[in-house]
Amino acid sequence: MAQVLTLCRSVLHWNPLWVRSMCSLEEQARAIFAAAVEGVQPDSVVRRALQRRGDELVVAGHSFKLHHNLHLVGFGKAVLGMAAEAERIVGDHLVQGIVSVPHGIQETLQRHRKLNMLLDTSSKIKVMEGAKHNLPDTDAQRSAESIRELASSLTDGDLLLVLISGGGSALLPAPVPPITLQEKQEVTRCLAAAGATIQELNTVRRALSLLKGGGLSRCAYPAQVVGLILSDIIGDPVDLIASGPTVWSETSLEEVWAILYRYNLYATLPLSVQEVLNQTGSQQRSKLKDQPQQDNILNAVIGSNAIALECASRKAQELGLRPVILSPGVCGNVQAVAQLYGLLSRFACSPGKEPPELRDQILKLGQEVGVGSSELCRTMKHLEEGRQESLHATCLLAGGEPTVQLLGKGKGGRNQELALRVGLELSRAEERSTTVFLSGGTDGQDGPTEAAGAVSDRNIETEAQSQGLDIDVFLRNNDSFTFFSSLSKGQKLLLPGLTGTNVMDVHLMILPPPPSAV
Ligand SMILES: Nc1ncnc2c1ncn2[C@@H]1O[C@H](COP(=O)(O)OP(=O)(O)OP(=O)(O)O)[C@@H](O)[C@H]1O
Ligand SMILES: O=C(O)[C@H](O)CO
Repeated sequence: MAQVLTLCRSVLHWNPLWVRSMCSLEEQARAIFAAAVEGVQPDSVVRRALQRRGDELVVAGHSFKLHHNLHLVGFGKAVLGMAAEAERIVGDHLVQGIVSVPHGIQETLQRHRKLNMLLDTSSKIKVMEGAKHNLPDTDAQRSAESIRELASSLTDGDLLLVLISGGGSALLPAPVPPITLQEKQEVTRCLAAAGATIQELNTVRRALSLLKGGGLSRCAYPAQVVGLILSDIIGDPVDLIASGPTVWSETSLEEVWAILYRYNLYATLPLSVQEVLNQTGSQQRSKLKDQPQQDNILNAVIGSNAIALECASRKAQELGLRPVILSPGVCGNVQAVAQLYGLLSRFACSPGKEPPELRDQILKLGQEVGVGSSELCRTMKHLEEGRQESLHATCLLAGGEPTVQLLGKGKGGRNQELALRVGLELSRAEERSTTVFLSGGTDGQDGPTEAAGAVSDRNIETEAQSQGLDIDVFLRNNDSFTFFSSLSKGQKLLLPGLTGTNVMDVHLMILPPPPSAV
């Protein structure tokens, strides 16, 4: 596969049409996914965000004077690579740094030979590992305490660079006393198990933490704070990504209580949590209101799903496809998302005019999965134009984070389940399309599996049947990884390994023109 792609790349310069005929649609889909991930690698996003002009650092159009006054902290799954690149750019002015990163990440990155994501042996940045299984633990609490001490020691004229990525909430636990780590962990665990969204979860986390909800930048005051954020939440809400430690947010206690009521946690809430919410919380908030809030803070989203989709789009164009970005905000049930992609493929593959009811069905389903009518109308227009094209296939790109309702006990992930469901939609459609679909997690890990996702097309059902695999049985048991591992010896699995970044999932569908147009 790698050899085929290298060959494709080497001939790309002089004959894209020839390349298209040499690379299968599946190979193109895999290459486009790889480009999406490459575009949001921690080092490349930091390189794009930090410009160095002599002793000046420019971030998002703002300029900061460097005079050996730079301090760095970070927390999240991707911040080790971000820190390594930041140190390469501004290391000569760096005084000290601490990053809180997942347990075992250094060893894993070493094993995967991702050396550019590791710090130099002479680094001024201390790496602290913790939060096993993405849960806050005493190691992560120690890291949070060290980060708090560093931030609190800063003075006017200092500059604090804060690197933030997904997983940051668990890596920066600092419960407001008298809440203990165990109590806070339990509240978070119960909320997550009851199906609370990440927005709800982090709204509660912010109210129970000394550092979240702008707490870290308050500790650093009066130093200048610059937050560089790699987003893993739909819509890139800076106050919620890693629970917004650099984003002043006035927590609404009513909202927090409403969430706790909604998930029936009110009755079992530890006394300490009630105390913080009832008294300490409001006292703290009125005290903090007196402090200058935002003048010394700059937050910039430097990597996101939308950026990954743009990189994918450029790659698709390079490969001679017609890219169209549907949306970076696909959410909702994976079943509805699969139906939407099935309908969009039907739309693209209808020779001549599409069936009259199809547009309405697409618009209705779009609402269920977070895709607006204007995004869908724009996409359908593009697909309609694609129907007249005889040479170029269309590449539809989308991203986000759909959900799976876990009813079975199998092994799988939302990307593999989505790929399987879309394959089934294509298999069972009347139109005999040659559409290829791919879904992958940009972090390289889909649920608790070794795969990032999978690729599918309309042949999946007949192939499965010929190999004695019943797709419906696997789906009922949420067993998509076992299915794809068994199907054709795992050839349809997407196995990039740990990527070191995370901007949610990327979906892509390559739609060749309908037969009548060719
Ligand atoms: N057997 C399964 N089949 C389908 N989906 C599953 C299965 N087991 C877990 N999942 C889904 O996998 C997701 C958790 O996986 P993962 O660790 O990749 O989450 P994530 O949201 O990407 O985490 P992060 O944002 O920290 O990277 C959940 O949405 C869960 O419903
Ligand atoms: O750390 C977190 O809170 C999640 O990854 C969302 O950003």
